[in-house]
Amino acid sequence: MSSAIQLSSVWLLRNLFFIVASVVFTYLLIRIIYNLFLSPLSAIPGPWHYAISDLPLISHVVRLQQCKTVQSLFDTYGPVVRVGPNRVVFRDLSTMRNVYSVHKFDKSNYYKSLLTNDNDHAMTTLDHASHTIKRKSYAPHYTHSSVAQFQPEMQEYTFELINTLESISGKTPVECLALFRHLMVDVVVSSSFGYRLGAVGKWAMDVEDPLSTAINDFPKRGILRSVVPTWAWNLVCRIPNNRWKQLCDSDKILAEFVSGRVYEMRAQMNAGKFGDSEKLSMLQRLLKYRYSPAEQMPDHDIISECIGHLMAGTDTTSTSISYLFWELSRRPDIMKKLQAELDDAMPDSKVLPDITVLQELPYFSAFLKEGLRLYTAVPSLLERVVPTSTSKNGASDEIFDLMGYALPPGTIVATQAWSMHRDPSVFPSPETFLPERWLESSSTPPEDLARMAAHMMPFGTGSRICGGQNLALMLLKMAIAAFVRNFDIRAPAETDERSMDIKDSFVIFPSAMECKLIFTPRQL
Ligand code: HEM
Repeated sequence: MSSAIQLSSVWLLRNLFFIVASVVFTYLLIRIIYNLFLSPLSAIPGPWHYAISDLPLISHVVRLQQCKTVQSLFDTYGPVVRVGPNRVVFRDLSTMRNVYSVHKFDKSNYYKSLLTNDNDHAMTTLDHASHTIKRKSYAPHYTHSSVAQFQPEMQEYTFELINTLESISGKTPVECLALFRHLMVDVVVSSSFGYRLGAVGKWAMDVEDPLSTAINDFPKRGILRSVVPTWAWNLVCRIPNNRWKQLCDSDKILAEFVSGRVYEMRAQMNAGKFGDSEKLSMLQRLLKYRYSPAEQMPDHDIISECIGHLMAGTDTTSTSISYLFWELSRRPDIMKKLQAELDDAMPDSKVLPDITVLQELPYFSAFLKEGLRLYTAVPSLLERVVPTSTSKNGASDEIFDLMGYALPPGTIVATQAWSMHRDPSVFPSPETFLPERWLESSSTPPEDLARMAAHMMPFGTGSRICGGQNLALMLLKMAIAAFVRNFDIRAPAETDERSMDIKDSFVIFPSAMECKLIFTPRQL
C-alpha cells in the first residue's frame, strides 16, 4: 500500500511540470480562441497576433515607434483597427468628437504613469467629474487675456537668449532642446509663481540650472522607477555618482522648488500682501481655490498641479520650436517668405509687436499650423475607456457603437494626432511640409480649410484638451518671430534626417536626443 502511494507521488512529481504546462497551455489556448473568435472585438480588423496579446503593441512602445506603427496599421487595415485584446484605435473625425467631446470618456490607467509627487494633477485625474473640479482651479489662468499679461516676461527672456546667441555670432552649433527648455522653464515659472528663476541667464553663462535639469530627468526617472522594484531602486540610488544622484532625486528637486514657492506665497497671503493686481500667478489662483465651499484645495494637490504644468509645458514647447527651426534650416524658400513678412511687421528687430499683430500674419500663421500638423510634440494615442453607459439616462445595457462595431464597457479606445494629421484624403501629400496648404486659394477653398482645421488636434481635443495651449501658442509665436527676424538658421553636418528622425514616448524627441543648429545674425 505504502509503496503504491510512493509510486504515485513519484509519478506526480515527475509529471508535475507537464501537468502545470498543460493547464497553462489549455488556459492560453482558450484565451487565444476567445480573443480571436468569441470576443465582442473579434470582428474588428487588425493583425491576429495583436488580437491575442498586448505585447506586439508594447514592443513598439519600447522601440519608441508607437505612432508610426499605428499609422502603418491604419494604412493596411483601414480607419478602425484592433491593436490589443481590449484595445481599439481609430482615425475618424466624428468618432473623435464622440469619444473626446460629446461623451467625454474617462482616461485610461496609462495616465497614472505621469503622476507628479506620487499624487494626481489635472492631466492624471481619470474620471470626468473629478477632473472638472481640478480643471476649474487653473483654467482662468490660461485664458487669452490672462496669458497676454505675461508678454513682457516672454519678450524679455526671448531677447536675453537672442543677445547671447548674437555674441556667439553664428560660429558654434547650439543644442536647441536645452536652449528652449531653459526659455520655457523661465516662462512657466514666471507665469505659475510670479518668480524670476533666471534659467536663461544661467544657460548663457554656462552655469547649470538644477530645476531645468530636474525637468529633463524626471520622465527618465519615471520610466526607470516603473521597471525597477522599490528595494532595488533604493539600492541603485545610493551609487555615489553626482549626476546619477541628481536623476534619482529629480522628483525631490522639483517638489522642493515648488513647495518653497507655495509656502512663500501662502506666507505673503496670510500677511495680507496679495495686493489687488489684476495680473495673478497661477499659484495665487490655486491658493484661493476651493473644491467646495467647505474644502480648500490642499497644498499637496497644489504642488502636484504646479509640477504637472512645469512638466507638461517645457519640453513639449521646446521640442516644437526645435523641430520648426530644423525645418527652416533646410527650407530656405520658406525662411525667405517668413523673413519678408516679419521684416514688415517688426521694423525694429529688437522689439516684438503685440501678439495681436503676429496673429494676423497670414504666412506666419500658415507656417505654424503646418509645423503643429507634422511636429506636434504630443502626437500619441490619447487613451480613453468606454463607459458602462453612453446614454443620457444612464441605461446600463447600452453598447457603444464605434464605426459600426459594438464595443463593450471597459474597452480602451484612442486616436492619435500623428494619424489625424496625416490623413491623405484631408491633407494631400501629407508628409510634405507645405505652409501654402493653409492659405485660401482657388485650389484650397474655404471648405477644405475648415475640414483640415477640424482634423487638427496638436493639443489634444475635447474636455481634456491641453490646459496651457494659449501660453504655448503665444510663446511659440513670439520666440519664432524674434528668432526668424534676427537670424539665419542652418544645420551643422551632425544634424540630419537620421539624427532628427522622430521617436515617441507619449511626447516626441529626435533620435539623437539633441537638435544642434547654427544661428547666424542677419546682415540687415
Ligand atoms: C507645444 C506645446 C504643447 C503641446 C503640443 C501640448 C499638448 C498637450 C496635449 C495633447 C494634451 C492632452 C493630453 C490628453 O488628452 O491626454 C495636453 C494636456 C495638458 N497640457 Fe499641454 N501641450 C503643450 C504645452 C503646454 C503648456 C505650455 C502647458 C502649461 C504650462 C501645458 C499644460 C497642460 C495641462 C495642464 C494639460 C492637462 C489638461 C487637463 O487634463 O486638464 N501644456 N497638452
